[in-house]
Amino acid sequence: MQQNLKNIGWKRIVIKVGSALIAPHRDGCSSQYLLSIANFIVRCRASGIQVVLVSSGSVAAGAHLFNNVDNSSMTVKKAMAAAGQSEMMATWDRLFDFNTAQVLLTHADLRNRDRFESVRDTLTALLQNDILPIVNENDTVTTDKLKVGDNDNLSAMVASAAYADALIICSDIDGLYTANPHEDKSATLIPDVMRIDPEIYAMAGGATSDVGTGGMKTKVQAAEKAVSHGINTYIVNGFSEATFNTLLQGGNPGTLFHAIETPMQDQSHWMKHTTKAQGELVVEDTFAMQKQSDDLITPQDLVNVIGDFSAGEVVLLRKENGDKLAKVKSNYSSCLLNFVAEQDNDDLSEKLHDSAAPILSEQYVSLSN
Ligand SMILES: Nc1ncnc2c1ncn2[C@@H]1O[C@H](COP(=O)(O)OP(=O)(O)O)[C@@H](O)[C@H]1O
Ligand SMILES: N[C@@H](CCC(=O)OP(=O)(O)O)C(=O)O
Repeated sequence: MQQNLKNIGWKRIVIKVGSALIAPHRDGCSSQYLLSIANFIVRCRASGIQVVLVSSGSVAAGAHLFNNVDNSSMTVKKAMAAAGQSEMMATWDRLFDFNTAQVLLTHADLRNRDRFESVRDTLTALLQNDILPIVNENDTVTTDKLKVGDNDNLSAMVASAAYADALIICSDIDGLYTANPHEDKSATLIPDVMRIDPEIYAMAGGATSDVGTGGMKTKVQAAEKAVSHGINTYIVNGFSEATFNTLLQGGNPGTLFHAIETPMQDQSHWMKHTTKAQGELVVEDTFAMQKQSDDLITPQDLVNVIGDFSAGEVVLLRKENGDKLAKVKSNYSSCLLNFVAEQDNDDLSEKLHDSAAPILSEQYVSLSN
């Protein structure tokens, strides 16, 4: 049956496929579950819907090549990822008769605005030329400081970079349940989530399989990122062909997190949901942010500087009592700001203002209500 998929209202979608679907037995890649996903992608593209694929599975795919090794070692995992990535790409390639492109990213590529926009441009150019981008984290080169860490959050960052209309997270389970059904047999599926609040997070546990990373918790985090960019987000069971038939008919086969009605502006969204604060600027509990002023804070406001960061990096502005005020780009390094915070000199404020840029750039996103 041929449907007009344009009726679904999607122009561009991101599909994220979990490791359990690619290398279910940690014994190399299997196309067993990928066929129906590939068929879905083919049908979307044939209807004029642009698709970006975020594929996990490099570690799980490469694992069988390593014997008698410590599977928990990060170095071994990075080597598995390097070996498994080419097998994973080759497996997807066999399922398509159009071109694919490998896009490997780390968080460092996304938390810098110029690089984020460069990723956006590359994805757009690939899609305009009918090439299917296949994105994964570049596990082989990441460190704790550089990585996103899970492909759920990565797929949401990619979906916002791509200005997608929908994010479809294909997992090994039907969607978000009231509790992990592997641990609580009375758990029930939640079909619709209109608002992601602490109650939703409390239901979402970690991964319980050998191959998954993050479990439902990182999927809810991803959904929160995506819906605030105006992207409807589905968590669906990728093992079942019926899932994709339902999606093609405009239905919801799992859990649908509904996009918020008034999405955040793109730059503020990026600052809140894609950047990571590289340090903290601490101000007194009585501090009130002058949002309309050129100087969000003055040297006298600064009580403490935490962490090492360079000029131009994003930091968290917070009160001594822990209340978060804003995520904001610092015009100065932590080294210089530590010096500023230690000074007991009112003149410094004026000097800094007259001779250089304010401490914080005008690029910020408020975190206070
Ligand atoms: N509330 C919940 N509802 C559904 N699954 C949950 C829940 N809490 C934890 N999980 C776990 O999350 C797993 C899916 O995440 P994960 O293993 O990371 O898969 P993937 O490889 O698809 O990312 C489920 O198999 C289940 O064990
Ligand atoms: N980047 C890793 C996947 C990380 C990840 O989030 O895995 P999963 O929970 O299966 O989506 C890999 O390719 O093995």
